[in-house]
Amino acid sequence: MAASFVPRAVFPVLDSLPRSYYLGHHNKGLQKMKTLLSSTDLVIECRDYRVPLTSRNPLFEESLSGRMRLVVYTKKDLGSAGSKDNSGKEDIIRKWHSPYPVLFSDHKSRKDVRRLLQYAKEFASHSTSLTGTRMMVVGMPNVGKSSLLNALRSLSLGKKKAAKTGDQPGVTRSISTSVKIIDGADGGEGVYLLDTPGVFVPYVPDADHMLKLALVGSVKDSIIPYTTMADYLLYHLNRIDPSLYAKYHDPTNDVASLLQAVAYSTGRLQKGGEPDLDATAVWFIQRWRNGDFGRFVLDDVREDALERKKDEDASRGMSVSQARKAAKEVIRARGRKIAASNG
Ligand SMILES: Nc1nc2c(ncn2[C@@H]2O[C@H](COP(=O)(O)OP(=O)(O)OP(=O)(O)O)[C@@H](O)[C@H]2O)c(=O)[nH]1
Repeated sequence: MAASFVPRAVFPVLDSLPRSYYLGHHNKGLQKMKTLLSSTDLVIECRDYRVPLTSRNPLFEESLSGRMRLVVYTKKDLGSAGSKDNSGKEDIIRKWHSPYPVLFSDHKSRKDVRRLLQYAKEFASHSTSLTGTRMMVVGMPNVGKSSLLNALRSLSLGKKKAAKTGDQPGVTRSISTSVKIIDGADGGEGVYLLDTPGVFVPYVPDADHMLKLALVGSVKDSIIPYTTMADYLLYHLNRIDPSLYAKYHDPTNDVASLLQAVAYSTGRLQKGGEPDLDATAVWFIQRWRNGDFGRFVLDDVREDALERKKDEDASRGMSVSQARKAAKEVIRARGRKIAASNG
């Protein structure tokens, strides 16, 4: 690292960013989940390993309480789970959720999926239901709920994909029928899992939270300018280790300069040879999401952080209808932007 390089201590405040992405199908899905709660034995709440705090959704606390819950931190492979640094974080996260159990998973790891299956089997073995054990997977958009369902079903029953997955949020838009993930023993009914649409938080307190959720893919990419997201990623890369992008540029806080260098190096050029900064920003972000520019946790995980976050959420409490209004404004603004760019 160049001796003179000083990474930014804070990311500039961007008041113009949207603070909500709570869409109609999120609300509809949540209402349906509530009606299904009485016939659900276990709620499996998925959270993204890279944002254990920012992904806290007060709507789930409010709507799904009173049911036994298993918390699964997905995409642990992208947060470098297993490193010494993270084992302390995982202990803190477990404490946050106590008495609920917590598992950390990578959907491609047979060991992790097997551990989840073991938990589900053990849970089901205490059930007396004649219609099988009913589980429901919930979580923020794009956190990996459908992938988890597919992985459980594939490992347990050797069956093909039952739920559609994708790298943008909102692939699952409604609740369909539950899918068997474990055969019943001695002719019993087994375990069924219900996939649900991702539900975004009603209101995001500040731009930093919104950028984190956008970076991990909970918000559709077109909502926040690509270069702003790339700049926010650069801010984190510099915080962790600027050599993560050493192939393209010396340590820098100037995202345009980095994107230009990447554009020339990867051939992302417009007609006339000018670097295509938007296309390069998308590529840069996608590569990070694939784990190619470092794997790390974006939130600051400390013992008291969850309590502080809860206080923050409570003090900024926003009703669902206010959240929907804010979300409609985001959609209208997006429409205006598209109309303006179409001339
Ligand atoms: N690296 C990694 N990627 C994952 C993992 N789990 C899911 N993904 C990827 O994350 C993306 C989103 O997965 P989905 O299963 O569609 O997410 P979802 O929560 O069902 O999304 P919604 O439809 O928005 O509710 C896909 O590209 C998956 O391949 C994981 O453990 N590790």
